[in-house]
Amino acid sequence: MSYDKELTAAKKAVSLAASLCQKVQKELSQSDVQSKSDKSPVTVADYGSQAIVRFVLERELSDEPLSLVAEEDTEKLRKDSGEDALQRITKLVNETISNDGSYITSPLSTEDILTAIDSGKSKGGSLGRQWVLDPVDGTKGFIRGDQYAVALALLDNGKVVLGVLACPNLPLALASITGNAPSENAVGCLFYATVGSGTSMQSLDGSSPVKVHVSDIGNAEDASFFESYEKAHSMRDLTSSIARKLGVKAPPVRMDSQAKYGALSRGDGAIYMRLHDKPYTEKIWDHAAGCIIVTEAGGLVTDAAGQPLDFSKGRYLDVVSGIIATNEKLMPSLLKAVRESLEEKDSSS
Ligand SMILES: Nc1ncnc2c1ncn2[C@@H]1O[C@H](COP(=O)(O)OS(=O)(=O)O)[C@@H](OP(=O)(O)O)[C@H]1O
Ligand SMILES: [Mg+2]
Ligand SMILES: [Mg+2]
Ligand SMILES: [Mg+2]
Repeated sequence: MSYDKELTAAKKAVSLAASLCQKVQKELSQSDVQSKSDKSPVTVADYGSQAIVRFVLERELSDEPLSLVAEEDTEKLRKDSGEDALQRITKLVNETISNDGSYITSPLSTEDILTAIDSGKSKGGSLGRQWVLDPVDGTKGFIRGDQYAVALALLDNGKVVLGVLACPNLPLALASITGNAPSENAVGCLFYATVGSGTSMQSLDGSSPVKVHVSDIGNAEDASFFESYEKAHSMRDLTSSIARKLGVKAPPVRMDSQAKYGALSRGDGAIYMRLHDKPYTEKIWDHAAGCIIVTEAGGLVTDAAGQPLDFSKGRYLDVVSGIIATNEKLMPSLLKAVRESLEEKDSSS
C-alpha cells in the first residue's frame, strides 16, 4: 500500500500550519491566548493550524472521506467572548492561504473556520482511515517562545501508517542535511515517515530531504536523554533514578513537544522518557506522528511495561505508567531500569 498522495497532502498541510504558527509566535499578544476548561492554554495558532490542516487535506484528498481526530474544539470560540479571537483566526487562515497561492478560494468565513475546527471530533478507533492532529503540540513552549510542533498522522485500521512533524524552532543542526549547508543557527525542521519507507527530514523552507536514523549507541554511559520541559508532564525524580541506574552521565535535555521525537529520530540523543506520577491519560495526537517518525528511523516506542502503543482504542492511549523510546540496543537495559525504579518508588510510598 502506498501513501504517496496522503504524504504529499500531509506535508503541505503541516507546512502551511507551521507558517501560520510562526507568524503568530513572532507577534504573540496576551489576547491571543485563552485558557481551556481543563486550565491548559490554547492560542489562535492552535485553532488556525487545525482549520488550515483540515482545509488542505480536503483540497488535496477530495476523493477520500476524511475522518479527523484533533485536539481543539470550538466551544470557547462560539461564545461572545471568543468573537475577537475567531475574527483573528479567520484572518490568519485566509492570509496564510493567499500568501501560499496554491489554492484558489474565496475568503473563508468565520462559519467555515468553525466548521473546519469542529471536523476534528472523530472518535478514532480501529476502522478505516483516521487522520490524527495536534495543531500545536507544546502550546506552553509555543507561548514561551520555545519549541513546539505541528503533528499530523494517519491511522489505517488502527495502525499509524504516516506521520509528519513540523518543528519550526528546532535547529537543523545536521550540517549535512542540505546540499548548501545551513548556517549553524538555521532552524525549522520537517520530519516525515510512512510505514516501511524510513524517516526523512528536510528544512521547513524546502531543502532536499535526507534519511535520518536513531542513535546507534549501545552503551548508556555515552547516551543522553530527553524529557518534557514542563515539570508536571513527567516525573523527574524517577527519570533521574533510571538515568543513574543506566549510567547516563549527561544531564537531561528538556524540550517541549514532539520535537523530542524528531530530535531522537536523527540521533540528537538516544533516549526519551515520559513517566507519569498521577494517573494521566495520554492522547493519541500527542504521540502518533512522533511514534512512527522514531520507529521508521529504527527506534522503539513502548509504554513503561514494554508494550507497543496501541492507537486503535479511540482518542486516548491506554499506557502503563508512561512512555519510553530508544534504539534496539538500549531498550532491554532501559526497560529493566524503568521496572526497578518503579518498584523502588512503589515500595517507598
Ligand atoms: N500532566 C500531564 N502529563 C503528561 N502530559 C501532559 C500533562 N498535561 C498536559 N500534557 C500533554 O503534554 C503535551 C506537551 O508535551 P510535552 O510534555 O512533551 O511538552 S512540554 O514540555 O510539556 O511542553 C501537551 O500537548 P499540547 O496541549 O498540545 O501542548 C498535553 O497534551
Ligand atoms: Mg499535544
Ligand atoms: Mg496541542
Ligand atoms: Mg493542548
